[in-house]
Amino acid sequence: TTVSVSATASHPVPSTLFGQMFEDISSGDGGLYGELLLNRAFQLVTPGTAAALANWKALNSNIAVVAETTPVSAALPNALQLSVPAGSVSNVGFANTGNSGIGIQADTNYKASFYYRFPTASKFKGKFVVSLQDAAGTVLASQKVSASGSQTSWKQVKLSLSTSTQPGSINNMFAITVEGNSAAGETINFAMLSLFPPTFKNRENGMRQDIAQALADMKPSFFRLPGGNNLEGQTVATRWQWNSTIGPLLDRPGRAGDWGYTNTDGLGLMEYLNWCEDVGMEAIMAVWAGYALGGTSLPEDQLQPYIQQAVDQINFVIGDPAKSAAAAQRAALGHPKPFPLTYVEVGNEDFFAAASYVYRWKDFVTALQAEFPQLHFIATSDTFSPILSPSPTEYDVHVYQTPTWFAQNSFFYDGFERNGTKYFEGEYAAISTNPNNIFGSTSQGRLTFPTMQSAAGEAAFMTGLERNSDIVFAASYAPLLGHVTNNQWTPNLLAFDAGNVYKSTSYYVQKLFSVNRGDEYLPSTLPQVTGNIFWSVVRSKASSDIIIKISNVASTPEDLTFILPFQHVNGKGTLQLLTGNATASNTPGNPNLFAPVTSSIVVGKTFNYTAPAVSVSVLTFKAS
Ligand SMILES: [NH3+][C@H]1C[C@H](O)[C@@H](O)[C@@H]1CO
Repeated sequence: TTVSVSATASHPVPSTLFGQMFEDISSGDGGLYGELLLNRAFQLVTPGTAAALANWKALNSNIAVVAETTPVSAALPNALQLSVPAGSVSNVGFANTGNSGIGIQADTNYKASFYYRFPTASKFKGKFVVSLQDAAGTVLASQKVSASGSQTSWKQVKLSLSTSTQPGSINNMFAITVEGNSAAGETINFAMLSLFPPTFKNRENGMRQDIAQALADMKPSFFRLPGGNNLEGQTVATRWQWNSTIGPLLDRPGRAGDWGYTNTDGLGLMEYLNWCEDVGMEAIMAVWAGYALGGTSLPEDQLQPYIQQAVDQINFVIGDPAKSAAAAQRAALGHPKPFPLTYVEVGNEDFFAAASYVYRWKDFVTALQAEFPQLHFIATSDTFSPILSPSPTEYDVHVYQTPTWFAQNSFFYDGFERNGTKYFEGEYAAISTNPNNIFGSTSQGRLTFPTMQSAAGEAAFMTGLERNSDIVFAASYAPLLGHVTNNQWTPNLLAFDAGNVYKSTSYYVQKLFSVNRGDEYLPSTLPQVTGNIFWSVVRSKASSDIIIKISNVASTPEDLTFILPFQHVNGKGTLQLLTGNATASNTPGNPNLFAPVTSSIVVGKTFNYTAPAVSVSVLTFKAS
């Protein structure tokens, strides 16, 4: 195959082209959000039930979740009640086992905090032992703190737990105990317990460092939040509400997320925005738009309060503290300056409720555009169907398909009319090898982890996104992140457990495209639409780098001859190559089976390159 490259760019590659889509789908609590305890505040649980004690276990004691008579806060009505049996002599108490474990590193300071009170005054004088323990009960770190039975009002304890050794596994736990003899017969209530590791950029209430770093390494330009399904709520009442996710953790009630578990909302709007700032990306923020996943569309005459809530949400991000109460809250939380914001997505996948979207879109966007004329509003129904007014300037397009579909649809946008409308390929991933049952189970072809084949298919599709980046302004794989086993969806770009993050073939492809994105597109000989070899050529003007991305989805190598138009071509190029067994994956058992290999290659005004079977290649060299 011969590829002739033009020296004249057809269009700039938008700086927003590559980014990340995020929602809490076994990815926020217990994942990216730094809190290491699960069910830390007994939010939305039913007191007295075993389920209320999820992630907690008694240590030689009786524990139960109770509805507090004097709750630690209005938002957190429940507490864990420790009853020390009479005659106790050993250490008694309780422990939290995290998200199938707690990853503990050596020589690290963990911040523990909790509230306690004695519901009935007693003469107890003793000490709580707060500790990190491994699976065998070996103490990894511990601190003692004095406690008195006269403490009948809530008192917060904050302390640092410093480790010295690395435990042998992630099966560690956070424990609070009292010496049995001194506490026999005592009843003590605990609330809002928390354990944080050091966080990304040391942000208070911030992100877990290893996952955060893996995400930051992709150099994403945007972060779509807070969903996805998890924006919507199964009911109107359980939708995501920005104002319930900001301020002191004691004031955040949490909500029934859309993926079957309670969201603490400790990862709230301010944490999201600080995270975007720390990584250098801009939020693509969604506002709830009147449809709940259980099927409710609000009638048009009931939209106003929700439109106002969206106005306030946007003002929290970009408003003037002197003019908007919501913006004043942002300032009070330490960020008087507005955050950058260009795009607001109106709802999520409203093709599920297209009929009502016609008026929901109209009423939300008419009001929001009046308030924020500088913003772009992204529609989430099918493109131009139904016809919406005002006519959307951007649409969010989602596709989950097979690796073959992606390889055969890299020209998906080539045929789109250039009428000013821009597209956000907001969710895409090859998730199954079964074209007749894309969303089925693993036994029906669903992928647990991305494979080399799925990543190569996505890469082929992404060469098309680059070629069409005159109308595709942003693209993100979804879902971004998921626990290896406690998850609601596979595959995910990154998988993690309590102590590790696992980078997939697709993660490396997303990173290769994002880190080597260039800023203008150089037209070249078009690949065959239904061929097996796909490429895109971009230039980084500042560095004079030419970057050629190639995906070969065939099980045989493909010879390419590149004919370049440049006067000067620096013969020493760099190759970053990701290749291997088509149906294999990086897995927790074999996390580094795949990784890009960097080597030098010889290029020239005309040069040959053989793309290995099932491979993604990035060739970089200087030319002018
Ligand atoms: N069904 C997908 C579409 C929705 O927007 C996401 O929440 C889901 C997982 O990425």
